[in-house]
Amino acid sequence: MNPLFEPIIDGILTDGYGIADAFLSPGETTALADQLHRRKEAGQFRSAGVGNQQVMVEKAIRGDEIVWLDEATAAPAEATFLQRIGAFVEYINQTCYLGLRDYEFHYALYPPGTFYKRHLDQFRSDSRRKLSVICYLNSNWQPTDGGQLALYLPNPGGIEHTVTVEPVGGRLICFESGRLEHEVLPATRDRLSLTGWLKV
Ligand SMILES: O=C(O)CCC(=O)C(=O)O
Ligand SMILES: [Fe+2]
Repeated sequence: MNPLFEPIIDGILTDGYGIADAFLSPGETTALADQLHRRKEAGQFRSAGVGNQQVMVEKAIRGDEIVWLDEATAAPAEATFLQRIGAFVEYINQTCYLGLRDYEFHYALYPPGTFYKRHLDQFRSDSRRKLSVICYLNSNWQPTDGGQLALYLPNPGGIEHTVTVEPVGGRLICFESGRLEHEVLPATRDRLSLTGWLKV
């Protein structure tokens, strides 16, 4: 049993989502946030798109800016992060037989007032996304800063249950991409994260 990964999988199976509050150490979180800011200053961020090819920029749906991580050009902090995700994928495959074969991650920066309206991560033509993973890079996040992730838990035959998660630095959240609708609420300060998908 892996003490870091097992509770995440357990959460997905029992509650529909799994959380690890210390997926990244404070030092790793800061290093990744610094790297995000470096990439921002280097002009690498682009407005995120919506839809299959992510070609349409629609600020009424989502207002974040993103940069995709590339293993080949990853800074040391990014390589460490991707290695841990690789180990997580391996562990999931050994324990849940999901047959994951690939993963993709991007930084996301939500400037103050921006949001991502309620959505599902699995596009009709991209059913390869099995699990959504978000890792937050915010230091000293307060509930009054906003920016919660709202999860809409389906309840067949009953009333939908909403859970909100604070985007606290070092925290990872994971859920089934094709199953759980969710929403990013507006924040009063920059909201930083690494978001990705584990794919078959
Ligand atoms: O940052 C979050 O909490 C969620 C981001 C999200 O839903 C997405 O990028 O698809
Ligand atoms: Fe999403």
